[in-house]
Formats: sequence, C-alpha cells, structure tokens
Amino acid sequence: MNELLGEVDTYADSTLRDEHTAVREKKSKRPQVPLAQRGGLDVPKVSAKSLGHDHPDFARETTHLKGTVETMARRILKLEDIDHLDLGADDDTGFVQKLDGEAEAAELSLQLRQPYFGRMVVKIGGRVTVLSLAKYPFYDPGGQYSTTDWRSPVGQLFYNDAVTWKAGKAQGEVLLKRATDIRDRQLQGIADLYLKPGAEDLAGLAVPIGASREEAAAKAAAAAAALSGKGREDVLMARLSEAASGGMRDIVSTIQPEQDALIRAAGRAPLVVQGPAGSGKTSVAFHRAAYLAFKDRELHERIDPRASLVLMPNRVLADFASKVLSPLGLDGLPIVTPEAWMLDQLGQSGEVAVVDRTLNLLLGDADRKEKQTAWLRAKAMGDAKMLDVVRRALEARFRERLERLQFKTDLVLEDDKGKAKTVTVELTPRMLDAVLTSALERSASGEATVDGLRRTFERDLVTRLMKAAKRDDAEARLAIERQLERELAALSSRVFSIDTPLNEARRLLTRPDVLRDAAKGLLDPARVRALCSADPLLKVHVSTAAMKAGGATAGRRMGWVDVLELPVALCVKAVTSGLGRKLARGQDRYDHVLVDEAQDLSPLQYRLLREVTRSGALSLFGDASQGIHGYRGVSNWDQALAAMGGEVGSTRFLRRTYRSTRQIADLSANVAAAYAKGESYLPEAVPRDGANVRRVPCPPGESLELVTARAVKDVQALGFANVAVIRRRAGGCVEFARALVDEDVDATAIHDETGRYRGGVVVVPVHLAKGLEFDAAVVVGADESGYARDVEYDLRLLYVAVTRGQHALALVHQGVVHPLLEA
Ligand SMILES: Nc1ncnc2c1ncn2[C@@H]1O[C@H](COP(=O)(O)OP(=O)(O)OP(=O)(O)O)[C@@H](O)[C@H]1O
Repeated sequence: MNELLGEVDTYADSTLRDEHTAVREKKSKRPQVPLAQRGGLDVPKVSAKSLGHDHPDFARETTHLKGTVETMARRILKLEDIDHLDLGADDDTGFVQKLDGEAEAAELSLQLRQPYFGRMVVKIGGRVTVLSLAKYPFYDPGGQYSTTDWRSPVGQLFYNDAVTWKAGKAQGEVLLKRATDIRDRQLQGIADLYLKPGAEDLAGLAVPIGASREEAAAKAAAAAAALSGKGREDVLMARLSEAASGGMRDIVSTIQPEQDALIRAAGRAPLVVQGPAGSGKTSVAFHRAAYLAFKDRELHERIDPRASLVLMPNRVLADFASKVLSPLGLDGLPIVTPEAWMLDQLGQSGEVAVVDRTLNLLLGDADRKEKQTAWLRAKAMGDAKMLDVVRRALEARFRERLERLQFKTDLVLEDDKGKAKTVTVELTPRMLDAVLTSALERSASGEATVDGLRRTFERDLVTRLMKAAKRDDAEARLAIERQLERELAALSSRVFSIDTPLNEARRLLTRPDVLRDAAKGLLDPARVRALCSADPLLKVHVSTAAMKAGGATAGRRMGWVDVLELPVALCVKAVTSGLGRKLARGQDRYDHVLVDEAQDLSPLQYRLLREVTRSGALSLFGDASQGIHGYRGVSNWDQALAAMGGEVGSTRFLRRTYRSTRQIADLSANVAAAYAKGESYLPEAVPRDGANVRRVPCPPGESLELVTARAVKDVQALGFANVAVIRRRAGGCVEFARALVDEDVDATAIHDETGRYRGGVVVVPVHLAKGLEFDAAVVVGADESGYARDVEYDLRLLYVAVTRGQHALALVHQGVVHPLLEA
C-alpha cells in the first residue's frame, strides 16, 4: 500500500523543460511571467517554526509534490496555448473556451506555489484512495495528481475529529490525515494529524525488516506523534508563529474543528457566534462565505458572493479584511460599514456626515440624569418594534389620504378569441382601503419589505382590477399594467408621497404625541416614555472634527445625520419604497448577510436585515466584551437571535484565542474579567509562548514620544516589522507619528476611516485598531489617565488595545501602570 502515497516520479525534468521551451517559443509575442514568479499566496517573510523535515515519508511526499507541480504546470501551458489547439469548435464557442482556459490557467498559476496543504488516505467500500486537499481543485485526467476542494464534504474530514462517515450505503473510513507544509513549491515539513492504529504502513511509518536503529526510532517517534493526535496542535502553532502580513490571511490549511463546525453550519438558519478577541471570528466569517459559495452546493443553498453582503465596523478594517477575498474565491463580495450601507439604502451616500452625539454626551460632562435619558432613548430607538411604530405612524396618514380617493377607468382587454372589449372598472374608497389593508398586512409580516408598500399596493391594485374585470389570466394582468401604468403610479403617489425618509424620521422623532400613539401597545411602556422624553442630544454640539470623522469632505458644505436616526429613516424607506440589494430596476433579497463586530448593531437593524435577506441567511460574529456602543447595540445575543427569527439560546461560542501569545492572552483575559458577562465569554490562550509583556514607564519630564520610540525600536529589534502604536484618541495621532519619525522610527498615522494600513509602524487610535492585528502592539497611555478604571467603555477599549499584538506587547505608562495591567 505504500505506493499509494509514493507515486513514481513519472515526469523527467528534461521532458518538462523541453515542453516549456517549445510552448514559449511558439508564443514569443505574449508577455510571459516565469513560472517561478507566479503565485499570489501570502507567504510571510518570517517563519519562526516549521513542521518536521525528519518525517520518514518526507522523500515520498516530495516526489508526489513534484509530480503534482509538473502536471499542473503542463496543464497551465496547455491552457495558455489554447490558440493552437484544435477544439473542433465554431468561432464563438472557441472564443469562450479560450477565455475559460485563460481564467483557469490564471487560477492554477496562483495555486502552483502551494498546490495542496493536506493529504488523506480514506477507505470506502474496501477501496483505498489518497486525496490531496487544496484551496482550488485541480483535475488530472491521469488521476494521480488531482486535488480536492477543501470545502467538499470529504474535505471536512480533514478538519474535524470524525474518522468514519456514510456515503450512501457504504461506510467510509479515514486511515490517515496529514498536513503538508508547502511553500514556493517546496515541501517544508509534514505532520500527521491522525493515523488509524495499525495503519502505519500506509503512512510510511511501519518499520521495515532490517531497518537501522535510527530509522526504526524515527519511524516509531513519528508514529507515536501521529497516534497521539498532537499533530494538529503542532501545525497550528507553526502557523501562528508566523509574522503578521499587514492584511487578513486565509486559514484554510489550519481551520480548527470548533471553527469548521461554524463555517459549515446550515446556511439558512441564523447563526450567532460569540468569541473573544483573536478567536478567529472574522476569519471564520469569510471562510463561511467561501464555503456557502462552493459551486458543488445545492442551488438553493449556494450563495453568489456579489449578491451577498458583509458589514464591518470601519473602513480601515474592511480594507484590511478585503485582502482575503481573492484567495478565498470571493471577489465581488461587498464589504461595507453599517452606516455606509444605511446611507446607500437611503440614497444619501456622500451627502451627509454620520455623527454619534450619544457617545459624545456619554463621554462628556453632562449630568447623570441626562446620560441615563440619552442611553434609554438610544435603546428605544433601536428596538426591533420601531419598524412597526413607524409603519403605524405612516399608516394613519396614508389612510386619511385614501379616504378621499376613488378610481374609475376604461380598459381594453382581449377575450380568449382575441376580440378587444372595453370594460369600465371602478374601485370605491372601501375597495381601495381593503387593498391598502392587505398591503399593510404583508408589510407587517416582512413579506413586502423588499418592494415597499407603494409597489405592493400597485401590484395589489392590479389584482383587484382584474377581479373587477372578471379576469384572472396573465395576459390580462400584463394589459392592465401596461395601460394603467401612469394612472396607477399617480394614484399611489397621492397616497404614499412623503418627504425624504430621513426628514420623515426626524419629524416623527420630534413629535411625542404622534410617537406615543404609534408606539402604544407595541413598545414596552418604559421605552415609550424614553422615546417621548425631551431629547438630551439637542444640546450636543456637532464639531467640525466630528463632521470630518463622520465622512464630511473638506471644502464641501454638508449636513449631518445622527447614527441613531439612520435605522429609523431606514424603517420609513422599508415601509414606503422598500430596501434590499439594488438591481437595475427595484430591489431583491441578499443571498446571505454576514456581520462582524455584531454586538454593535441594534435589534432593529437585525430585523431590517432579516427582512431583506433570504430566509435565515444571516451570520453574526461578535464579542460582547468588545462592544463599545452598548447604547446602540444588542444587550445580549438572544435579542439578535429573536430579531432575526432565530432560535433564542442557540448562540455558539468560540473560546480559544489564536492571535496572541499566552503572555498577551492571559493579560487581556484579566482586563476582560473586569466586566465580562460570564466564564464562557473569557478568552482561553493557546499554548504558544512569546516574550513577556513589557511595562515601560515614562518618567516625569521625559517625552512620551521618545519613550514610545524606544519601545518600538525594542520590538523591532526582536524582528517584528508590523507594529501598532495604539493611542486612546484620534486627535494628535499624526503629530505623534511625526515625533516618532524625528526619533528615527519610520511611522505613519491612521487617524480617521480614510486611513489604510499598509504594513510597518503605524500610530492608530484604539477604536480604529479594532479587528486589525500586528506583530507587536505598543499601547501608549496604559494607565488610568488613558483608561479610567470605573468607566466600562474605557475598559472595553483597553481590552481592544491589548489584544492587537500577535507576538509582543509593550505598555507605555505615565505614573503607575493601569491596575488591570499590573504584572
Ligand atoms: N485556525 C486558525 N489557524 C491559523 N490562524 C488562525 C486560526 N484561527 C484564527 N487564526 C489567526 O488568529 C488571528 C485572529 O483571527 P481573527 O482576526 O479572525 O479573530 P477575531 O476573533 O475576529 O479577532 P477580533 O475580535 O480581535 O477582531 C488571525 O491572525 C488569524 O489568522
């Protein structure tokens, strides 16, 4: 059976070289990228650890890799040379085949550096098969060098702990799971994740008769490691010890069982994942999208990335994460902030800046009562039932307008013999009211949210007119729609015309009498009171800096909108003209919506998203400990589940934190424990040791910039290139970076959402560092003057700050270090 893993090297190097040369000569005019330079895999420069070179099967695996690379290379050359192949197709078909061929060649070229990352030996129906698992599948007609997509059902066996499965009537069994660390087409190491006891010969681990003592010992050690199952942990540790790359990376080769279960969870039931910082939430979200988009899935389950949506808290993070789209085959998947999505839905992108007056008020010196009112009002405005409140408030107006209307017109309809006949149809105010009532009912059930009341009402009117004309066929519907298009539009305009959704929402929010009537019986009485109370935000001044941070463009007069007003404005739009994925005409549902940092969205936002997404197709990833907008986010995950129609109590948990060393993870667990909701919210470190956390005092009289510059140089001296200098506030980040440059540290700054991280040393405010990661983090102001001990908001920010570094963390403090960060 050994041959299964050790195919003979069938392609001599010289043969391959000849083929390359021949093809190249033929295509001399086409610019060529040498095979050696191809590949887009994100291979980090620094690799602290690698898997074992000394595995007894290393040579055979190297031979298999070589065979695979050569077969793939040959295929690429053939695809690129499609001009010269006689496919027997006509011109048009030939052209399409050429495009397909080029696309496949481009994709395979990218995979050439790492054609696969794992190998499995499986037995099914008595037949033993060897599989190579890859990010992108390759088909070798010869069979030997094909690779299998990681997302396939059999691929799952590589990630989870299962060793048997059912395939129809047959029982499948896994004999070996093996990780192969391949970089730049070279095998770096092997680790066996699982070996069926007794199957040592399959993995090249059986000790042959007459083996030397060394060989026998090496095989016995490798077999013992494989049988103990510690291989998975070794592979993970090797991967985690790599340097940060300045962008998000795929984790396809090292997805952990707990993550795999979430990636492959059913696509049509709301999923909520709670996990501490660094537990892989964002990574899991994107791998889940890639899994759901896998082309072999059932059509009704499969998503089109371009028809789906990812919401991320800020544009800096969205840009950081977008680097993972291409490697996962997710090109075209939109990633936007919730605010940008809402503005786009309202047709106000680039028109207004988004400000958060509640946050200003809560962090400012307003009195306690005012802060409490602002908090309660914000919670009430984010209540999922606000959609019904808005609908009810508008309904009264629409009904009043309808009372005065009736509709009478002549229609020309052909009968079934093709004879034209003029019919007079009339809709009395009572009939019109019945049509509106039914449209409102569908709006309330969520069925009409994509189309909105206006289109639903128009469609229902046509149905009613068909009834009046005693017809129920599609031709009659078409004729009515065509003949009465303008009249029906004019009628619905008279009923539904409103100001812009934003102005309507604002007007409603300043009319306690209307609000009270509309909210009665829908919202909890305390919420109704909060909603109708005097608005403490009226006093909050919107500064130029807040406008700029909210997207205002310099030199352009722009208005602003409060972040709490947006969802209410969205309700107005949902009720009247509808929401959803924009099409050339009208809107449609999203295939799937994924939300990162999901704790910061309100129940109302989840209800709206649910109504514009395919049933159950929502995946939320968040960390209640990192929520920095408690007043406008969900209070707990059950609220989100309830708003999405999910099963309350079905929150899934990730516990392990993969990003940081044990030293960093333990310290951050200390901070989280100060306010976490319970045990299951606390991070659990993976057993990866690194440098001790450094506490760097800034003595009185010394410049903070100078001390920080020294701390940065210290981590750079350890070999870390991507370093974040994290400050509490955005103001002054640019000047701080300049001061670091004066101290010989090549630093840039990100101070608002237009900033992009491109690697190296960056000075960044903590709220924009959320979700990003670096080799090392230097937290400036790691003391009580930076993060007050009794303000939960500050502690949550402190937690975000100390969880950004993968390998090293330095805490620069003035006076004593923050009590939660003591050694
Ligand atoms: N299975 C894994 N294999 C290798 N690396 C992993 C794995 N899971 C997570 N990581 C790494 O851990 C780091 C943190 O992952 P990610 O950013 O997805 O976590 P997160 O939970 O979204 O963090 P945060 O809450 O701070 O935004 C990343 O470097 C990611 O590549």
